[in-house]
Amino acid sequence: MTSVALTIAGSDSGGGAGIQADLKTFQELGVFGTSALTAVTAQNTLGVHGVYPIEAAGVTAQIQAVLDDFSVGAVKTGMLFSADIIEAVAVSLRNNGCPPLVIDPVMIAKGGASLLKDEAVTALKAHLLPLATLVTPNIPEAEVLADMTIQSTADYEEAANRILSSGAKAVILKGGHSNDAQFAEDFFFRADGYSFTIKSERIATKDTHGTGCTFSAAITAFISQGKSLQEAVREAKVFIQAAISDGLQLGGGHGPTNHWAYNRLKQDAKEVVIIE
Ligand SMILES: Nc1ncnc2c1ncn2[C@@H]1O[C@H](COP(=O)(O)OP(=O)(O)O)[C@@H](O)[C@H]1O
Ligand SMILES: Cc1ncc(COP(=O)(O)OP(=O)(O)O)c(N)n1
Repeated sequence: MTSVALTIAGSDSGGGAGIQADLKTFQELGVFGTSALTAVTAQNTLGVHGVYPIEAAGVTAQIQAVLDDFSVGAVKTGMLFSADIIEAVAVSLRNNGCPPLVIDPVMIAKGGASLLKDEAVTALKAHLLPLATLVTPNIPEAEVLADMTIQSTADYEEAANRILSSGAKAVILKGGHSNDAQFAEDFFFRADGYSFTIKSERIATKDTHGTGCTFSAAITAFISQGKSLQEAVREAKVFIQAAISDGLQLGGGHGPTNHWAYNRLKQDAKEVVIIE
């Protein structure tokens, strides 16, 4: 049977992040992609030039239309922008017996543009995180959600526990922003205390636009196909490693990753190691 996934996210006109990255990732993995748009951004590899939110009722209607008609195996959220939209998403998912949910708590684009209003963080923590199967913050996002600074690996566990206290079942702190020149390490923590680190070689490139969207979309696709959370995270790490390694050299700024690299390159993907 064809697996179906739903992305609730913003549009990136440049095609490297947001709903475009999610749908390309679903497609590469053989998952039928459906979508609910939360905002339109005028964006390219150089930055975000405008943000045009969709009204909350329109977001609700899109989610309802998809969930009424499709058997959705997993849902992911990306850019949600406002407290109104977050509340609408949470109500819609709760009313429909929320499928497994991956929350990528998108806050700030690479160039510094805000993709989530400051006052919406409280709504995200109160209404959406309790529904999460997995939350996928990068380090700056984890600092906001946990309300602390993260300076050492010891801080990761404390930050993860604070995020898990919202009711989320698991969190993965993504290390794409760390200063480690050799490895890209992500730190997974489950609410029952199980944890692991997942590690790949860091690829030296400026073309990492949309890595967070692509990674969380791949996790969502694998969950929709019935993989366990640990398998989904591991295979998504192979997906993002392949996508970054085979960059397309598009645009004049931070270029997109290659969403159709995985099936060609997964056999040769640089080793992805799980350390339990
Ligand atoms: N240069 C890189 N080489 C290899 N993996 C990377 C690189 N940059 C990011 N990643 C990986 O991409 C995924 C997304 O992480 P990150 O870039 O931190 O997310 P975001 O786009 O939300 O800031 C993580 O698995 C991270 O380890
Ligand atoms: C519409 C939209 N959604 C999300 C993002 C952020 O994407 P991310 O994967 O975190 O990548 P960068 O912005 O850090 O390159 C976005 N830019 N636009």
